[in-house]
Amino acid sequence: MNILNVSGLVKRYGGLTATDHFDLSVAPGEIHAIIGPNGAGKSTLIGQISGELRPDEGRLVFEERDITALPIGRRARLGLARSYQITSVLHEFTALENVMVAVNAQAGKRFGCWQPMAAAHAIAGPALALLEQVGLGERAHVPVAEMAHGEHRQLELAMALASSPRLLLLDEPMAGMSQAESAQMTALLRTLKGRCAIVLVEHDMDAVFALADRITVLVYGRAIACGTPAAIRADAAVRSAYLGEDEAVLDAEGAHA
Ligand SMILES: Nc1ncnc2c1ncn2[C@@H]1O[C@H](COP(=O)(O)OP(=O)(O)OP(=O)(O)O)[C@@H](O)[C@H]1O
Repeated sequence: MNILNVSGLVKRYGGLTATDHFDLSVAPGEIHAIIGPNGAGKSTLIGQISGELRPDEGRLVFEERDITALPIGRRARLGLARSYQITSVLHEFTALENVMVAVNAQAGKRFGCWQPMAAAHAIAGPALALLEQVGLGERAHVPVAEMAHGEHRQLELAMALASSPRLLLLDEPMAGMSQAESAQMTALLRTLKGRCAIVLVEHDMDAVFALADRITVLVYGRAIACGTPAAIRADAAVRSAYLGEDEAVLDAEGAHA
């Protein structure tokens, strides 16, 4: 059974079809990367899976439940989470405090405002464990404003993991990272492999080819290929789609992994 099935998805912006009869299946625990040239419709697609955007046509089924009409919060509660953007993080607060807010959002039903101390104790432990998991255990008490860009992305991941998602949507987690930070994030995402399924939109081909079980290639809103990294790298239609942009990305070092 797939954890996610997307069928016949269409999203139009006026005369532009940004998602064009798109199908996707994601197996439990799979890392499924979505790649494609600039403007191919990757963010539009992630937005529709997370619930930020409503499709014009098509159907989204998560764990056999039709979620097409469900708002973002309901999807998140079902176990489908999108990584937070650091812009929604409280910069003057520490990493730990931010993750505590995310953990508290999950524990909201269990801890009422009439027992704030009990709630704080109960959420600090899980929040610290999440920070340790993403490699920020030593940085727990550092204000977010003082952290490096790569650490912000690690923090976003810890906050997304607070809901124990079974499907995590990551939109360009390596964006703006140095090569070293990107390699660190790749190693971190590898530790999540099998624990939850991941739909990964990413331009960093080293990361994509090192992590993905399957890759779907999007061009003008349509999936032109879907397969293992080796199959995608050898696919003639994929190579020609990247011609003129940066075909060399398909031959990146990590693409041989
Ligand atoms: N709100 C919008 N209104 C109109 N057109 C839009 C809107 N959002 C995106 N588009 C257009 O839809 C197409 C797909 O955009 P999208 O951002 O989803 O692509 P992308 O693959 O994520 O691009 P990139 O790799 O550059 O981030 C583009 O042509 C874009 O200009």
